[in-house]
Amino acid sequence: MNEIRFEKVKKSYGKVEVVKSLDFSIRDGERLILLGPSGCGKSTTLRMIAGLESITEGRLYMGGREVNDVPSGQRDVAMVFQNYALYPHMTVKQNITYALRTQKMTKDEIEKRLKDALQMLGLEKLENRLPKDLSGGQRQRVALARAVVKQSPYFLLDEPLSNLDAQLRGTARKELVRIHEKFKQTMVYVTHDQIEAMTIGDRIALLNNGILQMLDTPENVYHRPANIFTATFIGSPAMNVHDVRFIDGQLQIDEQFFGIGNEWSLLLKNYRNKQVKFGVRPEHIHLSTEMSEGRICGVVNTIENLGAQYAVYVQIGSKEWIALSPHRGFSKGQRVYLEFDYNNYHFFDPETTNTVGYPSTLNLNSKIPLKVEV
Ligand SMILES: Nc1ncnc2c1ncn2[C@@H]1O[C@H](COP(=O)(O)OP(=O)(O)OP(=O)(O)O)[C@@H](O)[C@H]1O
Repeated sequence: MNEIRFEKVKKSYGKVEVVKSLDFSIRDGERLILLGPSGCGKSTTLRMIAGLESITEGRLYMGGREVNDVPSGQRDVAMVFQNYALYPHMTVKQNITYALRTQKMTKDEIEKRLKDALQMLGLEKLENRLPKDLSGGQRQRVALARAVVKQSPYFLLDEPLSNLDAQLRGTARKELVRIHEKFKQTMVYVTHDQIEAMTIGDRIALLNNGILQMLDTPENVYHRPANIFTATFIGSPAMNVHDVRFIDGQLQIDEQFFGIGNEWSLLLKNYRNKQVKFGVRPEHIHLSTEMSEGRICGVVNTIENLGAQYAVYVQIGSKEWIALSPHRGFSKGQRVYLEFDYNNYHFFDPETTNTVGYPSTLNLNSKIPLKVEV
């Protein structure tokens, strides 16, 4: 089976460790997204799988075989790069079939694979053009076709859509998923775009500073983040995370209190009379102009028009919270009342920044309210 396994893998450039002990597996046939901010080590990790970077420490297994010292050409990987890396002097057809021709594959087989790839990616009429005579989207499709014809068990992509405009990116995301569903290769996809990660990934591996922060489904990464980094990296506007105190079954925010119920109180039993980090996503704050039990009071600082909804920035004591509202309905300086959605609280330990967990009785919300451009 075409599983990829990292066993305490490290990568250093000189004294700088850019990947710090990766220890996880990518399942046979899954779409695994390597996500994280610029410089976190995503490309380096992908390039170690491709055999384009050496491994400083640890072991890397592909299909059960240790590949630390196996050269790139013998790893049976197909790779798509951000800049497409097409040969400028070769036509579309020559670019797509180049790797097959060097493998001494029969002419018939090459023709068959070429025809399938051209058709799959809508490139039939462009096969004799040079890359310079193609649009960005067409070049990107040629790069995909070149990888697809290899029919390799490992499909590695490094930000393949980042040079496309928003509309083309939406189409290309769907195309990629379709290609993967046909071939079911083990796919590793590097991006810093959370929408790509959420829409393409079976699972997301979120990296920061060369350390794996969380590896899970898009739903779990969004609704059950393992730590504050994950909670605030995913989602836009970002999750509100502020220090609160937990006192007698209530949370104290600034000088105000509200009860959080038995299930959450049980989880927070080690934080009695202490500080804890309380997180809530902007879409899980309900704003109202009337006080009632369970609400706390704040003052509107700013309102931002996000198109489909409004981001309302609310000051409570020294902290600002962001809430999403479907209608403008509020004005700067206005007193408003916030109610946090009980099913969507998050608590994190102030020292480790890890989640304190979730009550087992809560259902995981499978909805991820990201705006996806199509
Ligand atoms: N050949 C190299 N020599 C020295 N440092 C390097 C080299 N290649 C990468 N780095 C450093 O390693 C770190 C991780 O780089 P990497 O390209 O893996 O990040 P990334 O997460 O893919 O970032 P981006 O999204 O910006 O491409 C960065 O700090 C980068 O500067």
